[in-house]
Amino acid sequence: EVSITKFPADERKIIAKAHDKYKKARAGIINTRHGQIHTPAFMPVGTKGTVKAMLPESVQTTGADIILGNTYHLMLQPGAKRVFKLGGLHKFMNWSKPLLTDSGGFQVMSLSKLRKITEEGVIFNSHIDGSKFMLSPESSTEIQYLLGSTITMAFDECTPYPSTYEQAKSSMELTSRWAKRSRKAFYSRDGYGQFGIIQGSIYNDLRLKSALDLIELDFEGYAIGGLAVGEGQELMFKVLDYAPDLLPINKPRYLMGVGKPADIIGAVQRGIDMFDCVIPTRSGRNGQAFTKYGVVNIRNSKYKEDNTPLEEDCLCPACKNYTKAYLHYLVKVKEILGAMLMTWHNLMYFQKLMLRIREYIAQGKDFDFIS
Ligand SMILES: O=c1[nH]cnc2cc3nc(NCCN4CCOCC4)[nH]c3cc12
Ligand SMILES: [Zn+2]
Repeated sequence: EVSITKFPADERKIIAKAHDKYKKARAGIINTRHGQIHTPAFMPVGTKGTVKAMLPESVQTTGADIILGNTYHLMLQPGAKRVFKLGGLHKFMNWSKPLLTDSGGFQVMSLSKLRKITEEGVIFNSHIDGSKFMLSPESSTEIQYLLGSTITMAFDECTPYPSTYEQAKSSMELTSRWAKRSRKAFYSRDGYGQFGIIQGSIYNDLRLKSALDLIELDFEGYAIGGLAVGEGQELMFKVLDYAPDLLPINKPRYLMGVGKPADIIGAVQRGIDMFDCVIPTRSGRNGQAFTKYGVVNIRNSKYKEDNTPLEEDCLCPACKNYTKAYLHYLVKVKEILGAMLMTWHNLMYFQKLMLRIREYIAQGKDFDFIS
């Protein structure tokens, strides 16, 4: 159940603003020290300093302007100080365009064994060798600085779904205190930025309070956290019907962890500019190809003698030079080339989707049916 809280009249108009489709969609450019990001943008996930099964130059040919790196993995191995000594993550992984690193908080909660959340931060044991670590607003911000990331994420607590109003309130308040400490620890430089992450679960007054707390800290951009955590698309869109409007209209809005093409389209229509999701890479390695005909499960035996490409007009190597029969075979026998080609195609598909969305917005056209 979504608790609707009465707002003072003037704030009500923000929340209640009629949700006319497309009016909130916007296309733009984020200028950074490492180049431009055309929005709406999709960020391929490069968890351990690599977009799995892809060369960075291949990621670049798909049209990606920016990729995401996970702080949690990199701080455990090879270690942020070592990456810094080796010239930073851009040099280490040979990616010269923008890099966004997450704060590590979300992954600590999903990956590490034994952890303890205190006001100070999160104490946890590495899932690799059990050694003890602490992530805090200060240490997370410093680690992201050592990695050399273009866009640093504030250290937040992702409020689980479902949460009671009280749970969501205290979690959001912790995130606000941590955001303040993250902002203070950030070493601001031209062309680099730090994004705050708003919480508040499905409660609109908590979302508003979270936004007000973070706007005070004047971040270069804002993420909407606490979504894509099991609430489902309908409830996610219900929050997105108003939450982006609480954020500064002239700053990037990033929806973390989203998502499938239909999720991305619906979120862009509600004013979101940036996305990241493991779906195109992870499902590619698992034999799922996104195509204009829908998702193709290449392992299905109906493809074993299918001599046609995944998509006849796709320019990716998988479609240009290979058949579904070959991809079916490679994935079945777990050949590395299968993971490479399926990943390449899916990343190309997601970037083509973003390109078409940007074009439709620029032409003022509706883009409901794309997917
Ligand atoms: O509040 C958040 N704070 C910081 N990081 C996040 C990352 C997040 N990632 C998701 N969803 C990821 C959903 N994936 C879908 C595909 O399969 C893997 C999980 N939701 C997220 C919320 C947060
Ligand atoms: Zn293709």
